[in-house]
Amino acid sequence: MSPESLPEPRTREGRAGLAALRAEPERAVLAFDFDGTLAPIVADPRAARAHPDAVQALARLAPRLAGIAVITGRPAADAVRFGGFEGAAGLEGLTVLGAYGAERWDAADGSVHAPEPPPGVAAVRAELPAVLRQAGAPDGTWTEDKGRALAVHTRRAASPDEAFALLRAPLRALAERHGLMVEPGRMVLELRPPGADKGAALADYVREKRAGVVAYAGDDLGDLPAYETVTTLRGDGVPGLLLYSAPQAGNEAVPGLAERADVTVGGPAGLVRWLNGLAETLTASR
Ligand SMILES: O=P(O)(O)OC[C@H]1O[C@H](O[C@H]2O[C@H](CO)[C@@H](O)[C@H](O)[C@H]2O)[C@H](O)[C@@H](O)[C@@H]1O
Repeated sequence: MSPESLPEPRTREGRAGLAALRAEPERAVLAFDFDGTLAPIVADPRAARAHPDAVQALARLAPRLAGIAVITGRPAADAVRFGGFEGAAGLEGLTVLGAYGAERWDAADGSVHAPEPPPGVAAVRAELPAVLRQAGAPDGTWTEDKGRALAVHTRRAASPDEAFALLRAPLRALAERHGLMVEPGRMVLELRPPGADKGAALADYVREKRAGVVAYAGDDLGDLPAYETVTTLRGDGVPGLLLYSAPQAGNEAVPGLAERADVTVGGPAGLVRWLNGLAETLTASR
């Protein structure tokens, strides 16, 4: 293992988190965001796929850990499909928590638990085209219907940032009229029901696995609640590690994550290197 593949965390808490993870992996939960963390950012959200070596890297670690979860804003079924997680050898214990934790898929039985969306989602779906038209949404604006949420993407507009800024207020007003919230992300404004977030999803998963160590990797604003959960757990004496998946060349960075993270990896490829580095140190210390 080269030091590059498993760098020293830059904070004291992070170093304690990594030390605990290496000392007692069987008590550890590892959780990952999907887009931007396990899967490279691409222009068309339907074309996103996990890094080609991600499943194998996770599968190397899984037998040594208390649990691995993917916690994503995607519907659970989409993340399973785009991740290539179904039937993956070594990932029979994987859990995917979709829609910020409102949905769940377990590899153990292949079941998806996805509660009915609240009625506000149907109302927003019906009104959204007119709201976008009235707001002057530029060409390239694209709506992803996620079942229990609608995500308006601006990445393919000529000026993605300007389109994002233009649409923010009208979309927030639409969401609020129907009891939804706007979840901002990387060139996306998602109108979704409140009541779920990645922080609560991670805390529940850690409790379920009775884990005594936790690591979380993310890249976007929706990951901040999970960062917060790791921070809270650390305060309660549970060692934790925060990883930040930095944007690939030419892609935007999101404020608030890099500063808080203990370890920065270079996007999904860097995360795969880190996972393989961890797997090697665990094997070496067995
Ligand atoms: O929680 P995540 O797994 O990170 O999901 C967040 C959103 O990811 C997707 O959008 C992002 O990735 C797209 C594909 O690379 C990219 O085109 C887009 O600009 C990004 O915002 C997904 O489409 C959304 O539904 C997720 O909420």
